[in-house]
Amino acid sequence: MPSTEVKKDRVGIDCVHYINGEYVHSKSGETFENPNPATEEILGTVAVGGKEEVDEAVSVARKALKGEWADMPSRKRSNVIRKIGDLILERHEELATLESLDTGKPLWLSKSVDIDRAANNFHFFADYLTTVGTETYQQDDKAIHYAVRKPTGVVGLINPWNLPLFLLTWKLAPALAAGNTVVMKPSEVTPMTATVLTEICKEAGVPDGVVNTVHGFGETGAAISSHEDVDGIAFTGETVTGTAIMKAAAPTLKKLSFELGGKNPNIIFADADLDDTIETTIKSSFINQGEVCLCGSRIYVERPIYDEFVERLTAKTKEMKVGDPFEADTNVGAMVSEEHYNKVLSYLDIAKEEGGTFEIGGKAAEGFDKGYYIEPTIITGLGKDSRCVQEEIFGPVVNIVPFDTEEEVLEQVNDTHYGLSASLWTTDFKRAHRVAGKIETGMVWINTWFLRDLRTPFGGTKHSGIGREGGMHSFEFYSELTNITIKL
Ligand SMILES: NC(=O)c1ccc[n+]([C@@H]2O[C@H](COP(=O)([O-])OP(=O)(O)OC[C@H]3O[C@@H](n4cnc5c(N)ncnc54)[C@H](O)[C@@H]3O)[C@@H](O)[C@H]2O)c1
Ligand SMILES: O=C/C=C/C=C(\O)C(=O)O
Repeated sequence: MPSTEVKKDRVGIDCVHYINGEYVHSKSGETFENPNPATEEILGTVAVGGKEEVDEAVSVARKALKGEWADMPSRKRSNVIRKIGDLILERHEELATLESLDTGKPLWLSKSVDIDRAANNFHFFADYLTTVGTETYQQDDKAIHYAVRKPTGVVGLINPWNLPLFLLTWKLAPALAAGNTVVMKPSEVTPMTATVLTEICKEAGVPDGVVNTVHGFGETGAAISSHEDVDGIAFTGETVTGTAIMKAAAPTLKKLSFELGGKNPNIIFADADLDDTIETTIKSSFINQGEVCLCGSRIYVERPIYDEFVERLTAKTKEMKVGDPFEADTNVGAMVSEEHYNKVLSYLDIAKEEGGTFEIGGKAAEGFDKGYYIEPTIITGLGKDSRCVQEEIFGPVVNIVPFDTEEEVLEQVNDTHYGLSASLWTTDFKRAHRVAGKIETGMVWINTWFLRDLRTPFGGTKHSGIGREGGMHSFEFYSELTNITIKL
């Protein structure tokens, strides 16, 4: 059993697998070290799960689909799920600390976004499950047709590092609500909060075998994706990983839910409320070090306000503090890993080569002996085919472009393989509605960004995803319908 007590000196935890209600090491004994990206200190070790651990986890998850979990009345299952949310709130400080140690994100952000939302994911689906219904049709005097809902089965949940507990629980809560059993694979970069979560699940009354975690790298995820006894994979991560998972899952025809990368546009018309726009654009550009799939990294500004917008956004960016995630006034923490830090810096070199101008930033932040800090960066002057405009950087880097007409901006906005989200700014609601309908993304926010209601369809089009999460949409993925017809 790992110690999940977070020490005052901010030491992390060792992460081992959780299978059939027990914390277990890998049979191979293989582990790797988990570094704190803000200090480069080692937070603990992480077990590497192989085929043996995945097989064991899938086998116990399959068995747990029957018996206590299947027989649990929905009201009781709802109470267990609600209790997980309650216990997350009880351990709020500890979980937020672990999340910031693992990711490098500011502690205030872990508290106000990641951990609050993780609890809310369980509270929301605890309520949702008690109201969800199915279809019934009466066909004249011939027949009655009705559908009954069953769990999808054993579901693999494969997760990224940017919002570790938030995104893992966004899958786990509906999976449990619909009666599934799961094998989770947290990101190897951020394994700590997932390790604590299973302890919480046990305390809340989730029967052994229902929730299992196997740690490891991509190979561990691949072993889950290709496993013949796994019925579905819910994956959030890079588009190219989604392609690999789809291939691995094809021979066993699994159900797939994909939340993938983005290259999201912000479109700002000259009539927008500029104070409001700038304030939100700072968030959509740099919150969580720009490591949010929804961050707006391509900013299109109508020409009459272009100069003023660039000047004001740059001035606001200058006020941002890059620093220790545990200092209350830090706006931008450390990038999540050395590898990702180098990737983002390589795009800043590409921007230079492609003739871009850095209005601010453009390099590693100064004054840090250790850790992976990058200055919030605003680029102008890049062409539409620039790699920095077309490829997902996933860092505190945005590109601003002027536009003259609606048609022109829509052409540029849609000129991408990605299709996750967009943020559109105008006080003309006819235009807002018209333009929003022509943007090729799964979500459009008008005069706001990342404003969430957990009932709404969340997800991307094109290379940004397959399927939607949220309310009924999550339930559709995590359940199978059997239609029953009674001849009258
Ligand atoms: N659309 C969304 O809702 C959303 C949300 C958050 C992040 N993202 C995307 O996630 C990416 C950042 O996260 P990341 O770098 O952790 O993504 P990633 O694809 O590198 O890794 C995600 C997970 O997949 C696992 N994995 C890697 N190779 C695998 C394979 N071959 N088979 C099975 N599993 C494998 C990893 O170990 C990890 O657990 C960005 O592209 C971002 O846009 C999307
Ligand atoms: O980084 C990606 C953010 C994803 C957010 C959600 O999945 C959500 O708000 O439900």
